[in-house]
Amino acid sequence: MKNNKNTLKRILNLLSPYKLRMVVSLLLAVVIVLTTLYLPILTGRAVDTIVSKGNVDFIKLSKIVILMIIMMAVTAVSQWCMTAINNGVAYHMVRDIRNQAFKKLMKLPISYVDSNSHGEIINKIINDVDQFSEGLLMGFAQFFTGALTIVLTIIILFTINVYVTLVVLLVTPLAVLVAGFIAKNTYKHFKSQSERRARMTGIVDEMIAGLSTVKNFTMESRVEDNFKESDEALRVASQNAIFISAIAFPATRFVNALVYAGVAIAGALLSITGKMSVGQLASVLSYATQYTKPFNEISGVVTELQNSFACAARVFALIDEKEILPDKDSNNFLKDVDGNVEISHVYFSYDKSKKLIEDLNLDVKAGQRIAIVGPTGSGKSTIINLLMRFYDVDSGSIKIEGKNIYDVTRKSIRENFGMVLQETWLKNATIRENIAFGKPDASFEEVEKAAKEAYADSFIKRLPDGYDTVVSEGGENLSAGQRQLLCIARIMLAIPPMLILDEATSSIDTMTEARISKAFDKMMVGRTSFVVAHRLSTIRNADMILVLKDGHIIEQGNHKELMDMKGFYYELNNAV
Ligand SMILES: Nc1ncnc2c1ncn2[C@@H]1O[C@H](COP(=O)(O)OP(=O)(O)OP(=O)(O)O)[C@@H](O)[C@H]1O
Repeated sequence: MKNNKNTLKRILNLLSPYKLRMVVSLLLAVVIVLTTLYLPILTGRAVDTIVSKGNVDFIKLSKIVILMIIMMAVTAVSQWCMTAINNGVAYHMVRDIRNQAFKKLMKLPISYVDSNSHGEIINKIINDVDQFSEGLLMGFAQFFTGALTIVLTIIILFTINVYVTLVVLLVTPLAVLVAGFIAKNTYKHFKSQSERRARMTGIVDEMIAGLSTVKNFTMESRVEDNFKESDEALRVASQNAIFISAIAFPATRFVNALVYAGVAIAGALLSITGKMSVGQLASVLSYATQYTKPFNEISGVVTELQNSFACAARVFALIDEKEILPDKDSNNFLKDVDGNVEISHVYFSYDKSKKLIEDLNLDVKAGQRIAIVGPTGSGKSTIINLLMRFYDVDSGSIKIEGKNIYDVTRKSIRENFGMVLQETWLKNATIRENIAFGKPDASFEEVEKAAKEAYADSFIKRLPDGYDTVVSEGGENLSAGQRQLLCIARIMLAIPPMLILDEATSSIDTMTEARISKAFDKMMVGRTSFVVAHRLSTIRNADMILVLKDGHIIEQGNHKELMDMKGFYYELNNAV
């Protein structure tokens, strides 16, 4: 309940820039309700002009009919304007909230993206935002007009006849009870439906991303089972939600019939005793139908609104996620970096109950080449995550050029590192734009020079559109090796003083691999480099090799020293 209130408060905040439009929309809703409710009065008056055969006041009747047509036209135009305004506000709101959510994504720690399904995050930003705004405005408009119709109908009925009004009021508690029951139950079920739908998006997204792996392991049937399970869960949730909506229909129809019958009988009795004209009877019967309409629609309205609230709550939860802590001092930059790095007594683990890096110490001099080797899961990538401040250490310090990396801005740390990982990231843009990603104002000559240095120029030139070739989303129209060469060219252009390289282990042909190797070597000259190394040549030429096991540096030295030690490294080498 408290959460609902909070969500409502935030929705109102979101709507506040569009206050004026909302007021106009509400005024139009009032016009619609008034003109609609005026029609039965006019109908009654029209009926009363027809007294008996040969006794019809045609002049009065035609005036009333013209007025009725005007009222209908006003209703239609107002309805159109209201829908246009509401849709306009909805689109603006979608834009605003999506911007907020996307902006937030940039400020979230990497751990959030690492530990949440990408599909679910996408679902929040795309589907939930749409459903939220659409449902909210449609539901709100209907709710408002419905409530107004109920109140005004009672008032009008009261002016026509007190007894008929009393009949309607007597049945109202039952109508409220039914509506209340539906409202209470729908939220729960629609929330669960929305969550399960998001989970399913997550599964589909994961499946598409890992399709080749799934096929490689012939895991299709297991993945399918997983999907079926989630599909079934969604079916159950949807069915529960629909079940409640389905109860609503017969229940509200029953209330309608009661109101109608009550008004008809009371009206007929009053009419034969002369306390009500035939025209008035026609009016009150029409009002009996109008009155129950909002109760009939309640299930739809509540569903819209509750679903919209559920979606809003999920989007707000993303927007409220804890951001990375701001930089300690946003004016303290890491500058004039030669590449001296000192790691002292660093402790870190992702899951605080599972120890990983413990008492890590390292002293790297400018220009040194550090190879990080070790079995999978030993913490190689973790060291890189800590150096780049993607994750913060639990204790200990990392200093670059004597400056603690926690005292300077993250941006200035990252600007000093060039990173080429196995999992290359290219954007859906031209090759030229991709290379110039870190230096958008680079001239074509600079881009070409960087590509030549990265040994990427020759393959780029062979592409049909050369440097203007558009890289597809995820870079699928390029080979893994070509993608990595582009990433190297990107770093060549930015020339940072330190490098982080993750050598590719697979899916690269020998020619390209040789090119990458040469490009890596060229890049590393004079730059402090941390290489998650898989190639023996890189490891042998390293100034220092860190042998990691279970988050600890178990051996450290150059190739010769480590071989002489005849320890874990020696065994690793012999195993190759
Ligand atoms: N984002 C994360 N959240 C939680 N645990 C993680 C995360 N990333 C890695 N781990 C865990 O931390 C440990 C070290 O992982 P890390 O990725 O540093 O190993 P690695 O040596 O780079 O392995 P590989 O050679 O397979 O890439 C592993 O047990 C891994 O499961």
